[in-house]
Amino acid sequence: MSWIADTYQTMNPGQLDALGCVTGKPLALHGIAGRKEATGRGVAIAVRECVDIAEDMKKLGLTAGLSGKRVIVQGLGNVGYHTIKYLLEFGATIVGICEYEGAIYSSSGLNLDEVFTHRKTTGSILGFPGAQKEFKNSAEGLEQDCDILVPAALENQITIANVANIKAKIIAEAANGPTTPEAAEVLMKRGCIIIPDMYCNAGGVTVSYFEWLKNLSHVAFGRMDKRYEENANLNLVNMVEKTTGVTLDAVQRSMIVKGATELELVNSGLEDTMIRSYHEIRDVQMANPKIDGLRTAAFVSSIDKVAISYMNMGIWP
Ligand SMILES: NC(=O)C1=CN([C@@H]2O[C@H](COP(=O)(O)OP(=O)(O)OC[C@H]3O[C@@H](n4cnc5c(N)ncnc54)[C@H](O)[C@@H]3O)[C@@H](O)[C@H]2O)C=CC1
Ligand SMILES: O=C(O)CCC(=O)C(=O)O
Repeated sequence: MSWIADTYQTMNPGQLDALGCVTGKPLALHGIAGRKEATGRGVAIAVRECVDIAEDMKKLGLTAGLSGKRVIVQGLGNVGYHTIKYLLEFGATIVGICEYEGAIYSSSGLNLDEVFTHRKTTGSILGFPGAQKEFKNSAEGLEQDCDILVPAALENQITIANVANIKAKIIAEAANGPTTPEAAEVLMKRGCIIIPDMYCNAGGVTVSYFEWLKNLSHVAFGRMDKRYEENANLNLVNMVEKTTGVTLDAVQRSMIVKGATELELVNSGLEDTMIRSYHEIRDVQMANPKIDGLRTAAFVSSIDKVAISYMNMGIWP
């Protein structure tokens, strides 16, 4: 992406906002902290929001919360790897991982770093010592027992040909277009929840938007206020210590005083976007019985925003 920005700048000399012409640039060349992991982090937050709603989980015969939920992820690339990383942090159990050369499964859970290292050293996910089962035909991995399936590799992975064998009750579309419309219909008739790609994998484009904002404002997030925030927090801590006679240790003090870094601000903006949007979309679905799922709800929610903005502006001429 940096050569695109460089070429654009060269062809448009003197244009102040030229760096905003493309996003996904390396951090050293006006990119943004947190972009690499943003899509996977966003997917994990989307799944967490979905499973935290007890009413929806009850309909699926599941309890609320990610803790102990069994997840299969297809694709150990950028999106798949980071989705697994954050789902594990949130308490889920990764029971299956599918790559193009095959799939592995363990009902007691797979260790991400061990799988990643095994694949890096042997060139294949197969033969991983921690797996209870393995499949040379990777597609079989999608059909194993789990609560949540995260296709994070390619389009058209859940189709009319394999949908009958899919056991997951929640499909989180990390890849673009992983479920065909016919398969989605079958899943929804079965009562499954599909977290649609246009929302589920939008963490990446959200942080790309933050990169664009950074490029237009010509200053990194946190640059102007980090020290100010730290000094203000320090004054407050000193005052509280003086008033109460309680002295904080160095770790407590630095945790309270520390101002936000660019990465923390990016992650905060990403998390807020993913959480807010999930509930916005779900609210639209709940408000209209004709809306059959979150994908249609996401379309309705977006089209409503365009319509409301047109109505507020008035149509001219
Ligand atoms: N990287 C991003 O920020 C975003 C990516 N996406 C979508 O997410 C998906 C994955 O993207 P990335 O992780 O960036 O790509 P990537 O190239 O880093 O990872 C894809 C992984 O899928 C594996 N794969 C290929 N064929 C497979 C098969 N038949 N079965 C199982 N695994 C297979 C590849 O070996 C690779 O490890 C794509 O659909 C992409 O459009 C969507 C939004 C943002
Ligand atoms: O980085 C972006 O702006 C969008 C990335 C994305 O949505 C994708 O790779 O499909």
